Amino acid sequence: MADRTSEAADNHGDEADAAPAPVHGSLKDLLRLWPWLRPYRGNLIFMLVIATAAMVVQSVLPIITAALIDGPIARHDSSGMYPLIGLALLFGVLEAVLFGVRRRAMTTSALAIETDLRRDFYQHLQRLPVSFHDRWPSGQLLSRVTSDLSTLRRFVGFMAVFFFANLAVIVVVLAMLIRLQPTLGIAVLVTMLPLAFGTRYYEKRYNVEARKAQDLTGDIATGVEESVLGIRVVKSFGRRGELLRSFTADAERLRGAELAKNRTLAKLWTVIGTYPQVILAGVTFFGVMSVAHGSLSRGDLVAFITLQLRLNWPLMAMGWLIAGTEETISATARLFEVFDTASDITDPAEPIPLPGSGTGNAPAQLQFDEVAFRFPGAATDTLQGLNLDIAPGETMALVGPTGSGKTILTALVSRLHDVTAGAVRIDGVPVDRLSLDELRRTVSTAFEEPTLFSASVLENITLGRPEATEDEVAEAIEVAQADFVHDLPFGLETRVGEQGMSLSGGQRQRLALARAVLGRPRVLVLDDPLSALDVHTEAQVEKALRRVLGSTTALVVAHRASTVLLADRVALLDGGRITAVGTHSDLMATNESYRDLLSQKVAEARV
Ligand SMILES: Nc1ncnc2c1ncn2[C@@H]1O[C@H](COP(=O)(O)OP(=O)(O)OP(=O)(O)O)[C@@H](O)[C@H]1O
Repeated sequence: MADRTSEAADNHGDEADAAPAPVHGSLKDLLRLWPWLRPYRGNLIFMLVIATAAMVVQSVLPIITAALIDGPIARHDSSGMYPLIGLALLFGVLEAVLFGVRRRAMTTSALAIETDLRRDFYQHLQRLPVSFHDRWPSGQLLSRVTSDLSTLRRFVGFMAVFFFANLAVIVVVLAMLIRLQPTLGIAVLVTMLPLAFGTRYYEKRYNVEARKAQDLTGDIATGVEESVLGIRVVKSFGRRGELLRSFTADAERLRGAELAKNRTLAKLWTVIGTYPQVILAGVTFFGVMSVAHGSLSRGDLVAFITLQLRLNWPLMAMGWLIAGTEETISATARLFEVFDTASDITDPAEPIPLPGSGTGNAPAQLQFDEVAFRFPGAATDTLQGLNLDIAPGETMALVGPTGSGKTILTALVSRLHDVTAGAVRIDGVPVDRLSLDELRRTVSTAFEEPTLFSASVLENITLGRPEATEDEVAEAIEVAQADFVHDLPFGLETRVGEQGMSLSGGQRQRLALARAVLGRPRVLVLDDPLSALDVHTEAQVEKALRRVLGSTTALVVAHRASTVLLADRVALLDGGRITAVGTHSDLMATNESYRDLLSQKVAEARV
C-alpha cells in the first residue's frame, strides 16, 4: 500500500506544502483509484456481471409476454400458456437471486476498498511534514477522511455497478427494440442521442457545485474542531455568540451550496425524466399505426412498449448516477490533492549508519554547521549562518528573545523541518543522511506544548519506545518527578488525553518529559521543559534531570536562570544567529544582551 501513495506522491513532488486549492477533477481522477481497486478486481467484475445479468433478465419478460399474446392468447389455447408462465416465473426468481448475490458481494468489496484507502490516507498524512499540517486546516483533512471516502464507497459499491448495468440494459433493450421493429427501434435510438449532450451541461455545473459543498463541509469541520478544542477560551472570553454567528454563516453557505446542487439536480432530472415520456408517446402513436397497417403484431407492440418502459428507469437513474459520479470525481480529486503532496522529509536513498550506534546509548556529538532555515513562502530566513557545536555528553542551554527561532532550531534536530542551507550533524553525519528510524531512535524531544494522546499513561510515556522495560519506565517517571501517576485511579493504566482524565499543565509537562528521557537517548532536546512547574517541583525535576543530562548530549531551550544552570554552556540566539556561547557566569559577566534577557526573565518570573 505504501508504494501506491508514494507512487502518487513522486509524480507531484514539487507540490509539497501546497495549501488546499479547489480542483474540480475529471474522470481521469477516478482511473487513478485503480491501485486500490486492483486487489478486488475479481469481486468487482463478478458484481458487474451479476448486476448486468439481473437487469438483462428483467428485459426478457416483455418478450415472453409478447409470445403469450401472439401465441396461446391469440389462439385461445390455454394449455400453451403454462410453459411460458413457467419460464416467466423462472426468470423472475433468477432475477431476485441475482440481486441478492450482488448486494452481498458489493458491500464487502466497497467497504474493504474504503478501509484500504482510509488507512493509506492516514499513513500518508503521518508522513507529511509539519509544514504541511501548519498550512492545511484539520477540518479539511477530517472531511476528506470521512465524508469523501464514504462518497467513494457508495460509488464503488453501488453507483459504478449500476452505471455499467444500466448502460448494458440500455444497449440490450435498444437492440431488442431494433430487432422487434427496426424503423421504430432506430427512431428511439436516434431520439435518445441529444439527451447525452443535454445532460453534459448540468454535469459540469453539478461538479463545480459538489466541490464547493465538499470544501464548505471541511470548513465547518475545522470550525467545530477549533471551538471544541478551545472551549475554555471561548467560554471564559464570552465568545459563544460570536462563534455561533460565524458557524451559522458557514452553515448557511453550505446550505446555499447544497441548494444550488439540488436545483441543478432537479433540472437534470426534469430533462432526463421528460425525455422517455416523449419518446413513449411517439412510440405508442407510430406503433398503433404499424399494427393498423399490419406491419407489427399486437404482441410485438405490447413487447415494444413494455421494453421501452424498461428504458425509463435506467434513463432516469442516469441523472442520479451522473450526480453521484460527479460528486465522487470531486471527492477523489480532494483525496489526491493530499496524496499528491509529497513529503520532502523522507529516508535518504542510502542511509549512513551512525558511527556509535552499536555502542549502546553513548552520547553523540551535535553540530549545527552554517544552518539556515526559512519557512515555506516566507520572505526572509528565520535562522541564518548558524553554527553551534555540542560535545558528546554536554548540555547546552539555548537562550534567546521570544520569537528568535529557538523552537524551530530544536525542530531541525529530529527533522520535523529540514534546513534550507547548511547541515545539522550527529557524530559528523548530516541528519538527512540517517534513516528516519535511526534518527528518531537517537534523538528524543520534549516539546513546549506537551501533547498527550487518548491512551493510558504508560502508552503515552512509551510512545517512542514501546519496548522499554519496567525499570526504564520507573526511572523516566522518577527523573520527570511524575510519581503522581501512581495516585491516578488506575495508576499507569489510567487513560489520559482527549478522552481520558485531564491532567494539569505541569502534570502533562512532566509526562512529556518522562517520554523524552525514557531509555536515556543519545541526544535529548528539551523545549522549555519546566515552564509549567512550580518552583519546588522544578527544583526536584532539575535535581533528577541532572543525572540524565550527565549521560546524554542535550540541547535545552531555557527561559529561566534555574534551567540555564542545568547546562554546561549556554548559547545565545539572536536575529537568527548564535551571537555568543559560554558558561552562564561568563555570559553574565561579559554579554549585556544575555544579562538583560535573563534579568528580564527573572523579573517576569517574579511578577
Ligand atoms: N509558518 C511560518 N511562517 C513564517 N514565519 C513563522 C512561521 N511559523 C513561525 N514563524 C516565525 O518564526 C519565528 C521563530 O519562531 P519560534 O517558535 O522558533 O520562536 P521561539 O524562539 O521558540 O519563541 P518562544 O520563546 O516565544 O517560544 C517567529 O518569529 C515566528 O513568528
